[in-house]
Amino acid sequence: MIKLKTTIITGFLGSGKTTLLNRILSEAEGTRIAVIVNEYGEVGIDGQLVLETQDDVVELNNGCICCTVREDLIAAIRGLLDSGRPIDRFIIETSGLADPAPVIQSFVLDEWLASRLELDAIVTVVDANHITQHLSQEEAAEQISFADVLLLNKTDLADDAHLDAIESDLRMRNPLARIHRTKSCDIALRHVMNVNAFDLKNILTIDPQILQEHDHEHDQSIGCVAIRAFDPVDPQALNGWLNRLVQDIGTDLLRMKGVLSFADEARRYVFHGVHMTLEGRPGKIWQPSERRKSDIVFIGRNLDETTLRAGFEGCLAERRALVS
Ligand SMILES: Nc1nc2c(ncn2[C@@H]2O[C@H](COP(=O)(O)OP(=O)(O)OP(=O)(O)O)[C@@H](O)[C@H]2O)c(=O)[nH]1
Repeated sequence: MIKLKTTIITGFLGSGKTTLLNRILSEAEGTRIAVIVNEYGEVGIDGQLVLETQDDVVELNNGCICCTVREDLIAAIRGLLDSGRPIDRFIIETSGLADPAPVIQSFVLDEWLASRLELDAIVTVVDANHITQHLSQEEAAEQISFADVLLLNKTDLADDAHLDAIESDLRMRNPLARIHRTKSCDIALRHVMNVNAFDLKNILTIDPQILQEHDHEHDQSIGCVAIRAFDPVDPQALNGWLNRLVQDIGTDLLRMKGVLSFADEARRYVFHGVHMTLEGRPGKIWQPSERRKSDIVFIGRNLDETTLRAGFEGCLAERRALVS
């Protein structure tokens, strides 16, 4: 049986994994790619941000792919293969807090999986602007150690001297990976697809225990708050609130993202926050058959859910109208 190649895209929160995935999907014409997106948080935002060109996108939102959803991952792959739709290869985007080791383990130890899929490469996206902060998290360091390909991304946000310093550090942490510098993950497909770079021998050199089951622990102070609303959001109120939030708790706020419904707007509004950086743009058009909704997710340390919910509620257009 021919095994389908699988690329694992990993990298810390907000480094550019979905940006890379969308680039691959838009450029890999003629290749039927099944995508599995794992997100840390119960509201699937990444699934909404993946390009619509794909038929087969499965979201795993119940936890981190390295812990609770490992069985779900295998079930998702089974489901896709059993669907009867033609599939040429797989791409798995892990959550930004995933340790890739247990996922690699599944590919080696699960007989059914190993007989059908083979790992092509682990591609790790590194945020040049924030990697120094991220490296205090064990997961970020592991993601770099296990990479076959490292994309040193967001080169527009760091100067050459800083990029050189980061690259030397990456090289020390992972002497074997190929390193490419990118802006918005602008990389030729041949560097990230069909590179045949995964080699268990290398992985065992990095972590001789990798094939043994071991509990994986996350930093318990990092949590996730996901909020959904069906009332439209007031853009000005949202803008003010997000900017205040970044000022107040920016250092603890690792990531925020949202797909929002603004009153009287034909398109969704997509926004991303990575630490103190905020960015927004129009997204896909709302279809008449769709129920408009807004999803927003915060990932960070010691988040206060009640305050975040109250803050977001204050940005809903109708509630503001009632209050004022
Ligand atoms: N300035 C700059 N921004 C970038 C670059 N690459 C990606 N971004 C932005 O960084 C933010 C996060 O990008 P994503 O692709 O969603 O990152 P991610 O790793 O999928 O995020 P999570 O899945 O939440 O961990 C978005 O606002 C992107 O537009 C880059 O090279 N330069």
